[in-house]
Amino acid sequence: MRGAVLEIDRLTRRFGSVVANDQVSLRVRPGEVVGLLGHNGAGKTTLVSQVVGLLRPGGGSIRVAGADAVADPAAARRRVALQAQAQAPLDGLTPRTAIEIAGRLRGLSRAGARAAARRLAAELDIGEWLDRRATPDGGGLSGGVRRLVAFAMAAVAPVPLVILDEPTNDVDAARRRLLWEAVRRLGDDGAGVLLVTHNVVEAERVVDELVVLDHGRVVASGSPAGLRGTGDRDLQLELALRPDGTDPSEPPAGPPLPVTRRVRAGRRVLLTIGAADAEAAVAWAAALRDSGRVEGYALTPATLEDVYLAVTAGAPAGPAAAPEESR
Ligand SMILES: Nc1ncnc2c1ncn2[C@@H]1O[C@H](COP(=O)(O)OP(=O)(O)OP(=O)(O)O)[C@@H](O)[C@H]1O
Repeated sequence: MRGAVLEIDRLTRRFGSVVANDQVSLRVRPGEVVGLLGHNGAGKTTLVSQVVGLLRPGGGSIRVAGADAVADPAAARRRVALQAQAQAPLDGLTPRTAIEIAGRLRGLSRAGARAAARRLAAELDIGEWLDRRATPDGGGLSGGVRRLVAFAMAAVAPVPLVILDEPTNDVDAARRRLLWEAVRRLGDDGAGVLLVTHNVVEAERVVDELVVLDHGRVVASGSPAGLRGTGDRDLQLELALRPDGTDPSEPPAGPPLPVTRRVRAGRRVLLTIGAADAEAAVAWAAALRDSGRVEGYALTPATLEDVYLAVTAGAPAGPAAAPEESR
């Protein structure tokens, strides 16, 4: 196996009494997209800030493509391209200029940077704004376009490690899809990618591995299939509860079929079931809806959302785990 481009071991960082990162360990290998998931305040940005040398760890180690990021943050920084969570400062620049400058700073020739900017603009479908100037009052370019330009600036030249902190914020649904494809392409081209996101359902389609942080600690990690712990043919039955929150899937009445996992998130209940029980599940859910006991239902392929909600709500993601509420 090739060496990891990011190796984090027992990373710990406190802010006063808050332990923002608590003995976090993770690896990103070349060609791999690793999703870092967690609720607001879970410690994701704190971890990224330490990798790029903006914060000093309290303990533990970080290596970026062989460089010790704690002892020599500048060397580590040269091996990383970061799309930060905060919007990139583009004021006075056009997307074309901003992407080309980022490419030149990363060692591309003038012609190479120009070609890369054109290619990324086509890949992300932002060509119509390529020569529009961003103004300091936030005008000229929308928040979503600014976010896509920031991604292009991080993706413009080959680099061992790319870190993307919430790259899909503000981006419309069609371009979000293009962005996810571009993230996957970065990995397929050989970069290691650390993808920080809240969006577990969309991220699970492009990531090879996921690491879930909860209050600074790693509470789950592994491949999407491994974390789901379910067969490829498993399904997810979602019930939309009525405003009074009465949940007809609660034991002992529950559904008349085996349920691998049951998670409640606000007025939604997610039930993981086997494909063989699809017909019985639809009949049961349709009867609930027709009698007004739920507002609606949907049957889809199983996703990681229920696992994520279960582990971050402090309950084991096991059979019929039923944490009361997501945050
Ligand atoms: N500079 C700071 N000073 C004090 N506390 C901080 C500082 N930066 C982060 N924290 C605290 O550390 C914890 C982790 O914050 P962090 O920003 O890393 O979370 P996050 O997972 O990136 O959240 P979000 O998804 O909202 O961006 C939070 O409790 C936060 O309040």
